Amino acid sequence: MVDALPTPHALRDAVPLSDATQGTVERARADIREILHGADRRWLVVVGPCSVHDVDAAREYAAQLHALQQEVSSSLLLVMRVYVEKPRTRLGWTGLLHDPGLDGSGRVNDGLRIARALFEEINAMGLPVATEFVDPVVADYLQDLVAWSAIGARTVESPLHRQMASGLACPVGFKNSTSGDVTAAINGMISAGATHRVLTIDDDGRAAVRQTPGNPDTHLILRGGTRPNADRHSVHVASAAVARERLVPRVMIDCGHGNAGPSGAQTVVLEDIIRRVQGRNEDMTHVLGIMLESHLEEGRQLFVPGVPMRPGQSITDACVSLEDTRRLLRELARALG
Ligand SMILES: O=C[C@H](O)[C@H](O)COP(=O)(O)O
Ligand SMILES: C=C(OP(=O)(O)O)C(=O)O
Repeated sequence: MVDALPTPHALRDAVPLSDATQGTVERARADIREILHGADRRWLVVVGPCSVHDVDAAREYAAQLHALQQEVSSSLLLVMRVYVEKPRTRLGWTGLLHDPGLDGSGRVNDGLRIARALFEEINAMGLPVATEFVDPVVADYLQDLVAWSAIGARTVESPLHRQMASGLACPVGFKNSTSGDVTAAINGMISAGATHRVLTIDDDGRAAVRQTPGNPDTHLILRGGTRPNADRHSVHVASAAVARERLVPRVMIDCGHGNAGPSGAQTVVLEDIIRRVQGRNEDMTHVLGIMLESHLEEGRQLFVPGVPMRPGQSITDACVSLEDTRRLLRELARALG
């Protein structure tokens, strides 16, 4: 079975970039670059659901996060995780873009349009959007709406993803691999910094070759692996490794994934980081921000295709509740001063 997709041009015509959104995206990209390169001392906080499965709940979450942004903006730059594609370890739901009906019917045409409209709406509120491009083709449809993007632990060694990152106009975080090794991410950042000739599609959907400019705005994300790597020693080792390569010498700590452990204790990881900031620990000078998986409700629910899911609770990884997110981010902002 082969279904035609709209061209990137046609999708942008159907869901255009508003002036408000363009302003949000450009400001946020510029602010993030300043954070990466040390001109802005705030921390970058990439926070939001592990995955979006309900658009109304994502809108509600965005409105609440936007309100919080006003309070903490002198210490933190909040960028909302609006993850519409999920890379799976084996099998599982691969995200709203691939399956907006949550029933396995796989209406990707609808998913692309829904994702683009949601990205536009959240940006138009004044809240920038972060996402992981799992399929490089998706970037051709959505990247004008994205302030920050991740290359995940499962794709960090992929040449295609590194080449995609070299052509993205936004800053990109590279995660350490699922084993915990940071070498693939560092190699990925070096590769993304160079120009490549990439096979892709053009705005009219034709197969094309694009020469990428190279992306100087990349950074490392510590997400743990076979053991956590949010501790002082790991931060020191990782930041020294990126500095040796003359890459952005500070790192982001992901409070989830391999750092949260099987019980999903992101709050424990973040509380420890807050204590280290309060204690003026030297390792915290090598940190540029955090990632937190957070949703309206705490935890996760088991996804069963075709069965109605609760709107505000994750159907992928366990999330911190919005209430705890507010409390923790306020504490972090106070600690950073
Ligand atoms: O962030 C989400 C998940 O950790 C990632 O998609 C892998 O999920 P899985 O191991 O449940 O497939
Ligand atoms: C899939 C994710 O993370 P990782 O690549 O670290 O597993 C994620 O952040 O959604």
